[in-house]
Amino acid sequence: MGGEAGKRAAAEAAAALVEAGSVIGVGTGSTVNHFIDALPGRDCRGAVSSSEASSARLRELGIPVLDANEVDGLALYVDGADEVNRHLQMIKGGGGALTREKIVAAMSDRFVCIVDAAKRVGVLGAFPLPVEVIPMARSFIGRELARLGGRPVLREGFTTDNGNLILDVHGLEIAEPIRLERALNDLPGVVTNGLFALRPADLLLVGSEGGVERVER
Ligand SMILES: O=C[C@H](O)[C@H](O)[C@H](O)COP(=O)(O)O
Repeated sequence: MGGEAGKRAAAEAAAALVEAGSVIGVGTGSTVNHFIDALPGRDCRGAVSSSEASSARLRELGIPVLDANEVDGLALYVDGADEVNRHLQMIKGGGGALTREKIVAAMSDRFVCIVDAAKRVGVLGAFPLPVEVIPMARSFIGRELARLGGRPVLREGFTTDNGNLILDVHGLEIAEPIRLERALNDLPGVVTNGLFALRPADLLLVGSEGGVERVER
C-alpha cells in the first residue's frame, strides 16, 4: 500500500489526534484533502487554513475557516510534504502553498506531517525546491539560485495565493538544510522557500504496506 491508500491511512491517523472543540491548522495538498475529508464528526471548532483550495474544501464540509489574525496560536497543525528526511525536515510547496504553510506551522505547538512511504528520503533535494519570489525579483533570484548550484525553472502559468511566482530549483543535493533555508530567505525578493528545516515536523505519520508508522522527533 503506497500512493493514495497510504496517504489516506496517514491522514485518518492524524484526524484521530484532533481534540473535540479545538481550532486546528490545516495544510494543503492531496494528502491533506484526505485529512479534511476525515474531519466531519470530530467536533472540530474551526480551522486556520494554508490555502484557498483547503479553505474551500473545509467550508464545503461545514468546518468554519478562521482568519489567522483571529487566533492566538494553534495546538495542532497537520500537513503533507513532498520529501521528508529522518530529522523530520521537509521539502514542501509542490502545490505552491509554502508561504502560508510556513506561517501556520510557525503558529502551531505541534506539527504533524502526513505522507505515504514514497516521500521518505535520505537526503532532501531530488524533489525540486520551490522558492516563492516577488515578480520583479524573478530574474535576479534566478541568477542567485544558479550561483548556489541549482537550476531554477519558473512554474509556468502559476501564481501563488499571495500573488507571487514560484521558481522550482532542480539539481540541489541539500546536505545542510538549515543553512540553505536561511541563505535563500536572506535573498531580497524571496518571500520564502520550501525547506522546512528550521521548523521541522514534531510527529511524522507514514502510511504504507504495514499500516501507519509513527516517527517522533
Ligand atoms: O504546497 C503544497 C504542500 O506543501 C503539500 O503539502 C505538498 O506539496 C504535498 O502534497 P501532496 O500531499 O499532494 O503530495
